[in-house]
Amino acid sequence: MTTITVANEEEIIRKLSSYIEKISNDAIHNRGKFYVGLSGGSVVKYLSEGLPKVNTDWSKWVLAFCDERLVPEDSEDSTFGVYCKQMIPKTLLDKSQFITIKQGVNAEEAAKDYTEQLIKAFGGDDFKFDLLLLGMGPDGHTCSLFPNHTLLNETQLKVAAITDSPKPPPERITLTYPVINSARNCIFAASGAAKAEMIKRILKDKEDLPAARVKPTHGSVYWIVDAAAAQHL
Ligand SMILES: O=C(O)[C@H](O)[C@@H](O)[C@H](O)[C@H](O)COP(=O)(O)O
Repeated sequence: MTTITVANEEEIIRKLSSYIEKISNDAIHNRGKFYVGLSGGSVVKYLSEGLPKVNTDWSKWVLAFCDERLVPEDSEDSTFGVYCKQMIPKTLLDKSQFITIKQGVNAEEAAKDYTEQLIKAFGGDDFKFDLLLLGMGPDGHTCSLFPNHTLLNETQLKVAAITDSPKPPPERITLTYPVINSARNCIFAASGAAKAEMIKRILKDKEDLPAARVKPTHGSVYWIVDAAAAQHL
């Protein structure tokens, strides 16, 4: 695990973008494609501001969601919807490169369908994402994996349904730890004093919180934090 502390949010975006450029270009050079998992929250802003300056072959990107809410795509709660509005127009990415959840089905079916879409995209059920871009919530959650939830112990499913998310909306799908911890790289980016206490609990006190369980077996995990978020480290 590598912690990178930078001055402010602008520097987080710069650092994050340089990792994305390097990881995407390595993946494309070595394997022909770049598989990346996206999160909502501030990651959307970081990418909307940072990606336009990234030098990469956009046509080789395959984008999925680390978690997604079961809402219509035009709902303001849809993570894909937010990316469509805020990020995609600033890049050369096309909507067709995104693996999105099936509409009009329940969470269980959406999770099953998402798994099938990923199997197709990866050409098998070995989902080795090149990069997962992760957020961390105020309770230490990441993806839609919340503290003390039974999904923390999921070992069989690759994508799971959740219908009792403590953070609304309640119905979602999420990648599970077997997939998360198979990734080649995971990056958390967090800024601001509001994150400081939770960052300390995870990175210094090593509390067993969902975000702390992101430990890729054969990959790397990076925490890019600004000075305010790192103040208790
Ligand atoms: O699905 C969600 O409800 C959000 O995407 C959520 O999981 C978010 O990623 C974290 O709460 C971190 O949010 P910030 O990055 O905005 O702090």
